[in-house]
Amino acid sequence: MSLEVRGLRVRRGGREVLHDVALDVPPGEITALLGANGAGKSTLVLAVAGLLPVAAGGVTADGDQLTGLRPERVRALGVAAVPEGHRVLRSLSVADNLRVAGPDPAPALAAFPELAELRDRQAGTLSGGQQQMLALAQAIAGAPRYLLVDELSFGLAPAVVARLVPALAALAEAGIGVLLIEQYTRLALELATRVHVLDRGRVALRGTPDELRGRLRSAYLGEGDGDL
Ligand SMILES: Nc1ncnc2c1ncn2[C@@H]1O[C@H](COP(=O)(O)OP(=O)(O)OP(=O)(O)O)[C@@H](O)[C@H]1O
Repeated sequence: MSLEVRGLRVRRGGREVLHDVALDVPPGEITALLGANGAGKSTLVLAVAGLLPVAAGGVTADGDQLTGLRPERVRALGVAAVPEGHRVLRSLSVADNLRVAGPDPAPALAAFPELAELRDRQAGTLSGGQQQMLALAQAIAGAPRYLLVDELSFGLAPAVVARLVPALAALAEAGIGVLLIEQYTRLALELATRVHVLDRGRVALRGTPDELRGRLRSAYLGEGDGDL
C-alpha cells in the first residue's frame, strides 16, 4: 500500500516537463522530493492532485486509480496537496477556512492548537507562518491518507519552520504518507526516510538520506540549499 506514481508524463506550455517519472510515497513516512528550480517538483504535485492533466502514466493510492480524476475526487480518495505559497481563502475567517476543508476540524486543531485562538481572524491577515499552518490544517481536515507539501518553508523564518516540522513528523507517525518538497536540503534529509531527486523532469537519484548525503551535488539542488 502506497501512493504510487508510474511512468508519469506531463506537458506544460507545449512541451513535456515530466518524463516517465516513477516514485512511491509509503504510508507513515516522509518522502522528500528535491531538485533545482524548474526541475518539475511542483508540476508533479499538481498532476497527482488532479490540477494538471497527465499525458501518460498514472497515479494510484492504495490501489485506487487517481489518474484523470478531478481535484475534489482525488481529495475524496485521501490525497491532499498543499500547493506552494500557502494558498488559504484570504477573505474568510480561520474557522470558515477549516469548515470548507472538511466536516471535522478536530484533527487539524489538534495538530495546530494555535489556530483555535485565531479562529475569528480573517485568514488574509495572518502571518506567513500562520497561513502555512492553516493550509496544512485544511489539508489534514479532509483526513487524508497522503499529504503532498510543496515548499513547507517557503518565505518563512527558520523559527517558524521549526514549529511546523514536528507537526509534519507527527502526521507521518500517525500513519499519513507525506511527500515533502523542501528547498532546505538538510532539513529534508533529516525528516525523510526516502529521498528522490528530480533533474529536468527525470528522477536522477533516489535512496535513503544516508545513501544520498554524500552524493547530492549542488547542481541538483535549489538555491535555498542552506543551513536550517
Ligand atoms: N504555467 C506554466 N506554463 C508553462 N510551463 C510551466 C508553467 N509552470 C512551470 N512550467 C515549466 O515546467 C517546468 C517545471 O516547473 P516546476 O514549477 O514544476 O518546477 P519546480 O521543480 O517546482 O521548480 P520551483 O522550485 O521553481 O517551483 C519548468 O521548465 C517550468 O518552466
